[in-house]
Amino acid sequence: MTRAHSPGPAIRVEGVSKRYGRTLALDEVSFEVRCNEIFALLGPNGAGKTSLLYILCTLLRPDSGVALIGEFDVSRQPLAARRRLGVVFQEPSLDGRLTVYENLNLHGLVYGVPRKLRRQRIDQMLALVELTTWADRPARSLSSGMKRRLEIARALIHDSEILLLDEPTVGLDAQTRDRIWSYIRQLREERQVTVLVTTHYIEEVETCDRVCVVDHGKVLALDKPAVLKRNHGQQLLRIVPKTDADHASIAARYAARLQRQDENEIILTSDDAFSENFLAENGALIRALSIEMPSLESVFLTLTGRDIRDHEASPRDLTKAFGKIGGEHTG
Ligand SMILES: Nc1ncnc2c1ncn2[C@@H]1O[C@H](COP(=O)(O)OP(=O)(O)OP(=O)(O)O)[C@@H](O)[C@H]1O
Repeated sequence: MTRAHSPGPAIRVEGVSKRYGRTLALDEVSFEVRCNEIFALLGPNGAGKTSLLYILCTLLRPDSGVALIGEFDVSRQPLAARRRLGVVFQEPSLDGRLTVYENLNLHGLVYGVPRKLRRQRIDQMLALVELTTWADRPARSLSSGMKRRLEIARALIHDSEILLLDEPTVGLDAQTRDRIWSYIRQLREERQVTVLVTTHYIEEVETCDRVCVVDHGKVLALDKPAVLKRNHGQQLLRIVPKTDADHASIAARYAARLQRQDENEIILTSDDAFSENFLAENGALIRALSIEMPSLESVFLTLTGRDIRDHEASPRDLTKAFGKIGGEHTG
C-alpha cells in the first residue's frame, strides 16, 4: 500500500511548554518530524518525553506553544489530529479478557472502520506482527513481547499515518526488542508510516533517521545519528582504578579531561595517543580500562554531563508513574 503524503511535516512542535506545579516538564520545545521518517526522542527518565507524547496525542494540553499533527492543531482540532495517529503507551492498555482479534476489532469499531475493511486490516496487521495463529486466544495469554506487538498492530487498524510509540521495547529481552524494531521499519517501508518513538535505549536510536536529544524538558540537539556523533561525540576512556587513593590521584591529575566520575569509575575524554600514554603511565593504578569510540552515549554525556546508563527506574520514577495514571503531584 502506498500513501500520498501532504507536503508539510508530519508533526510540528513550536515553543511547547508544560509545567506540573513547580516542575517545568517541557521548556519551549520545538522540532519537526518529516513524513515517513523514524524519529527518536532520546532522553533519560523524567526528560519530558511522555509529557510531549501525551500532548501530541491530545491527552494533555500544553501551557503554551503549538503542536500540529499534519495540519491539525492538537488543542483546537483534537479529533482530526487523533484520527491520523496510532499510539502505543508505556502502560499496556489491552483488554486481557478479549481475544487478540476482538481487541483489534473493538479498536476498529471505535474508530468507525467499516466491517469489511476492518476484517481486511486486522488480517494484514496480524500477519505483519506474526500473531495470526493467536487471533482467537485471550490477550492475557500472550507474552509481554507479543502484547506489545498486538498494541502496535492495534494502533494501525484505523490506517493511522503517524505512529507514536512511548518506550515500545522497555522491559523486553534483546531478541524481542530487535523484532519490534524490524516491524517498525517494515511499517515505514510498506505503509509509509511516520514514526515518533521515545526511548532511553541508546543502541536503538542508531538506526533511526534523526534523533532529538532531550533533557530537563529542553531539546539539546537534533540531527542524524552520524552527524550528532561527528559534532558532539568524543572518544572516551572508562577507567576503574584499583583503590580509592588511585581514583583520587587519577581524577586530580586529569581534571581537565574529566567527563564524569562515580565511586567505581572515571570517564576521561580521550584520543588514540592519549589512551596509549595513559595506559603506559598509569597501568599500575588501574583494574580495568575500556576505550569508547565516539558513540551516541558519548554524545549524550557531552550534551548533558551525565551518563544515560545512570537512569534506571528509581523510587521517584515509580511515584511519577502514579502521577501519570491520574494523580497530579508537584515536584
Ligand atoms: N502527573 C504529574 N505530576 C507531577 N509531575 C509530573 C507528572 N508527570 C510527569 N511529571 C514530571 O515531569 C517531568 C517530565 O516527566 P515525563 O514523564 O514527561 O518524562 P519522561 O522523559 O517521559 O520520563 P519516563 O521515561 O520516565 O516516562 C518529570 O520531572 C516528572 O517527574
